[in-house]
Amino acid sequence: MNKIETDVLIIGAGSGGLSVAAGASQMGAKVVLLEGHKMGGDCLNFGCVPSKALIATGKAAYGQQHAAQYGVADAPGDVDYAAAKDHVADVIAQIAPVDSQERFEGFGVHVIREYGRFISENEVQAGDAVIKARRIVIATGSSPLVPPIPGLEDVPYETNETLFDLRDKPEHLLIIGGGPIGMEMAQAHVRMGCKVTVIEGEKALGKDDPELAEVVLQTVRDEGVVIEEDALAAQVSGTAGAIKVEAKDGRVFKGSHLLMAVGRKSNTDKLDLEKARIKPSKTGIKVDDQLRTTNKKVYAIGDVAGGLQFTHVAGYHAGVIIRSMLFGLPSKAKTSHIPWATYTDPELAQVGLTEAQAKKKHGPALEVVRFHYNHNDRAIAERKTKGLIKVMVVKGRPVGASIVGYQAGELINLWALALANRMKMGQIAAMVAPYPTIGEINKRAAGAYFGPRLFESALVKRVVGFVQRYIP
Ligand SMILES: Cc1cc2nc3c(=O)[nH]c(=O)nc-3n(C[C@H](O)[C@H](O)[C@H](O)COP(=O)(O)OP(=O)(O)OC[C@H]3O[C@@H](n4cnc5c(N)ncnc54)[C@H](O)[C@@H]3O)c2cc1C
Ligand SMILES: NC(=O)c1ccc[n+]([C@@H]2O[C@H](COP(=O)([O-])OP(=O)(O)OC[C@H]3O[C@@H](n4cnc5c(N)ncnc54)[C@H](O)[C@@H]3O)[C@@H](O)[C@H]2O)c1
Repeated sequence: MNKIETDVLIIGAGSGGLSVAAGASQMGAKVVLLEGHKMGGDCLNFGCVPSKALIATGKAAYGQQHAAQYGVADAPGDVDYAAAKDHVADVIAQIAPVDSQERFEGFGVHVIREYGRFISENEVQAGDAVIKARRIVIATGSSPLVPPIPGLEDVPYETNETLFDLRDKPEHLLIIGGGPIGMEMAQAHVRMGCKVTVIEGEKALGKDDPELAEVVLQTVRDEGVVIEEDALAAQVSGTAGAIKVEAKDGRVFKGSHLLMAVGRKSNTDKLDLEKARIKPSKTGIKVDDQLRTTNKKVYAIGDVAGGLQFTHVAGYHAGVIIRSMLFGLPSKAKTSHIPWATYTDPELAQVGLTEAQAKKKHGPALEVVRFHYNHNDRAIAERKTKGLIKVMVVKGRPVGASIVGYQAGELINLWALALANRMKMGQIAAMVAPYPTIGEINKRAAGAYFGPRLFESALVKRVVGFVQRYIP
């Protein structure tokens, strides 16, 4: 038995664990990092990176097929599915060194490639090592949720952990779940020449503003994806190449392949949490607002904490706990300023309150300003005029922003900054944006807030009239 003592032990080398390891080790703490599977976790290997690479393939194919609008001949945009997967693997390989064992060992981190499990309140066993730590961080992420739908256990299906390795192009991909994974993969696959049917139990992209989500759903439908809503998958049958999904209301869908995209399950099974007096929650591990578990020397961050499940949230959590673990300073995790984006085309992005949430919270104090992409000159030049921004404003400050359209995921950054710093609409309006940029949409949204105050105000008109008449 190899006994190790350390300041910080991190379980899981994904987005959250690696951020803590990099920060803590470079600030002088002794750090041990455990990883049972692949360095980089879900985001690099089975999540953000491969999905965005595959979306890029779909975009390239779509671009060829829709080039004539720019005066360039259309082309078939035929996709070699296996070659697209080579592209995905190459993108992962290019980013992998940043998350590699070698890089972290270079920071002085002791990396152990084993799964860890608690054996006491401050000790974890990993292979033949027992690590005793002053503070422990659980950053074990999540896995695809596979619900007990009758028949599913006898049918071959893909998840985000297998899809990016599939090399034979699905003729007809059935996707159960119309959340971000389902919709991003649906559009990527229809653009790569597959037939696609999305089988969604409630409302597709149901966590976003429905008016804006509808712009995405209509576009994806126009591209050929069949999206069936209120279609809770209740029975699955068939064999490889011939799969049948039956919805609760009797609708039947047939396809060659099946992708399960119905949400996530926190990775706690291997941890023996009870040995460390750590309580689970409904969605993961129970944490307080400082991300401490019921054992105050143990933190849980990222997907396993069961809140918003995004890479940037795991990174943000890392910053929050580094402050408290290394410097003993109070540090709380908030969610009101966390943005997210779904990388369909058009993209869909959100930060803070949606219109419905803001109405509920602020009632008549809420003002909603809107600006449409078709008034933005750069969007017109690029032929990307579909979309709009809505900004929810209370007493001159934005409390939420929702954007659907070209580069919405980039545009939301400014509103994430505004919400994180409680900025006023006047500060956004004061920004000079270069012309012609898509980013001008943000400034125009702020302009839409001040427009009526300036152009429809009797007082402003009186003041201007007075100055023109009486001041030389
Ligand atoms: C298809 C898909 C697309 C996505 N796209 C985006 C996106 O575009 N943008 C975005 O922000 N987010 C996206 N996400 C979400 C993002 O991947 C996760 O939120 C993020 O990876 C969570 O980071 P984490 O550190 O909590 O967990 P992970 O990155 O999953 O890391 C957890 C690590 O812990 C290891 N582990 C588990 N148990 C143990 C144990 N007992 N001992 C040792 N090691 C263990 C695992 O092997 C894993 O490597 C996507 C997810 C999916 C599935
Ligand atoms: N762009 C991004 O940032 C991005 C992309 C992909 C994934 N992610 C992360 O991964 C998480 C998981 O994504 P997801 O799309 O798997 O989950 P999700 O929970 O967001 O969506 C799952 C969908 O499946 C539906 N569903 C559940 N059971 C069903 C059934 N039996 N039949 C039919 N439909 C059913 C739900 O109603 C829901 O709409 C996201 O919440 C997000 O945090 C982020």
